[in-house]
Amino acid sequence: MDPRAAAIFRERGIQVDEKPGLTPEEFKAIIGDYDGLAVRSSTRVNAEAMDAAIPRLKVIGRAGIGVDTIDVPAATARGIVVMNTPFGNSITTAEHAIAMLFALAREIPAADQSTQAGKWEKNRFMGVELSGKTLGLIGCGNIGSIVADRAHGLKMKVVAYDPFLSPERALELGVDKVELDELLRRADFISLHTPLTDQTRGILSREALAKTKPGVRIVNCARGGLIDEAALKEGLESGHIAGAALDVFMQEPAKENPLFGTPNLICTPHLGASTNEAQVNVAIQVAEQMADFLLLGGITNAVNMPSLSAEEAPRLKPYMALAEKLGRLVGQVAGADIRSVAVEVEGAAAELNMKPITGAVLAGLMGTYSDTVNMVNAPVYAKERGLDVKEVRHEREVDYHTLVAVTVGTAEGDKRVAGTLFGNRAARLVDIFGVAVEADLTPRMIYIVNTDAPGFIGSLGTTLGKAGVNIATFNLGRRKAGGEAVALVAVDDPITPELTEELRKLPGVRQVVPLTF
Ligand SMILES: NC(=O)C1=CN([C@@H]2O[C@H](COP(=O)(O)OP(=O)(O)OC[C@H]3O[C@@H](n4cnc5c(N)ncnc54)[C@H](O)[C@@H]3O)[C@@H](O)[C@H]2O)C=CC1
Ligand SMILES: O=C(O)CCC(=O)C(=O)O
Repeated sequence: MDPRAAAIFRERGIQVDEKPGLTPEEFKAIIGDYDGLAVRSSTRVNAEAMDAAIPRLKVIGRAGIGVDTIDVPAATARGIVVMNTPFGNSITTAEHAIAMLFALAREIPAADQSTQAGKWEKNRFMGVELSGKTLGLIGCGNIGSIVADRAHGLKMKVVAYDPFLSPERALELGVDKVELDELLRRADFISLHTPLTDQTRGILSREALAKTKPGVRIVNCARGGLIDEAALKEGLESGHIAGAALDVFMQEPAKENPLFGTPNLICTPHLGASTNEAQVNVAIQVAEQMADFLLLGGITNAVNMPSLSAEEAPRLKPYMALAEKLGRLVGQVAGADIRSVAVEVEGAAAELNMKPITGAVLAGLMGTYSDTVNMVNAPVYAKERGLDVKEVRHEREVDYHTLVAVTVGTAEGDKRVAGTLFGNRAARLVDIFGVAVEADLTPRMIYIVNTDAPGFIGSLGTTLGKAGVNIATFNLGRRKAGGEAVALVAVDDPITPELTEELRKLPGVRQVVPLTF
């Protein structure tokens, strides 16, 4: 990685160790001491590596685009953010693809070798022009679009197969959006620019290659698994495929490959992103993004979390703390049978990016069931549990300048808690299941529902006192005089299961839940 990455981390006060070439064992032995891991494409980060890295590792930064070398679902499940740098090397990679087109069209590597061997084989190397030919792009995102632009400059006609390319964008790029079969039938040159996913793996399969135009030339500067290498070899040997230029291979590093030595094959060792400019770009970007996350909570270009700019992060931080506490409160009190969650924001909160607030509610709520939940994996846990999550932004006039409310749907009906920020900083609960209260949510609390009756507070205080539990603050609310009342008691000492049982036996008590925040 370009040394500028390390320089940026250091400038921002983050200690950096550069450890190229570690064995998996060496890696696992040390990775537990780091908050962040920055990698290029040759470092594979699998679930086992992550297990050695948690609980400390918070972020993996990929100085590049493809994250197929990182087990993203495993990172998400372990609460680790994965970030990439989606634009820093795209021009460079597109230029490599164009260089490969020229190299194929004019057989430059073979001509170079022959010339330097003193053969002067002027008649052997008869090329083809790019001008007027049809280029088929499989994948037309950032890199594919740049390739299309450059190909237009070379007077090529460009067709693209990309299910996610909108007709408007295709028009803007001047490419014909076509189905894969049509592309295979029409293209004189094919260039691949998709990520490697379950849908794209083997997209140029044996069957697909058989449908290509005789004499087609193929460029792959995306990922190795996209082409069936054995079928490509046969196509090159039979002459149906006039040439192939590969920067990427099914197995990398590709020190041996059955394709090597096949006629009209050009290979480079995954050099797509290897220019000074691209490496400086991605190194700077990955270091800035990781530092923003580790120091400020800003999230840019994460592939497993919504974005949160470094400017927004400080404003959202107190809201996320409030949201997490509300989620935790409702998770502890409402029981396990939660089927849906609605997060509502009103007043100043309604002007903010809601995703991190919802993420924090889910982290608090799901954190009731698992110690390893955080903002990254909470939405996945929620989905796995079949929770229906809804976000509501109210524009109405409200009593509080800012309000976050969480309603959970349970078998016994909806249950809602709401909180505000006091002085724009401190989280304060203002409503618990329809009872107005004013309570700070402190590390140890007890939630008690009882029938409003004289003498209850005295007996509660006496029981806690006898158990050696000091009361820090006491907050009360009730639906009506003599009706259901709620007490939120902040305490300095732990509440044991025995004490909880004793409290449940006090006259008029309906529910006791020890809470932790
Ligand atoms: N050789 C090298 O050194 C480099 C290789 N790459 C590879 O290039 C790939 C593309 O990069 P970008 O253009 O920046 O990504 P991108 O995300 O901007 O574009 C990928 C495009 O592929 C399309 N796509 C997804 N599934 C598809 C499918 N089943 N069929 C057809 N199209 C599909 C998407 O809709 C998207 O438009 C990266 O994922 C990476 O693997 C990237 C940089 C350097
Ligand atoms: O880091 C590299 O050189 C590989 C770049 C790449 O493949 C990517 O960014 O996806």
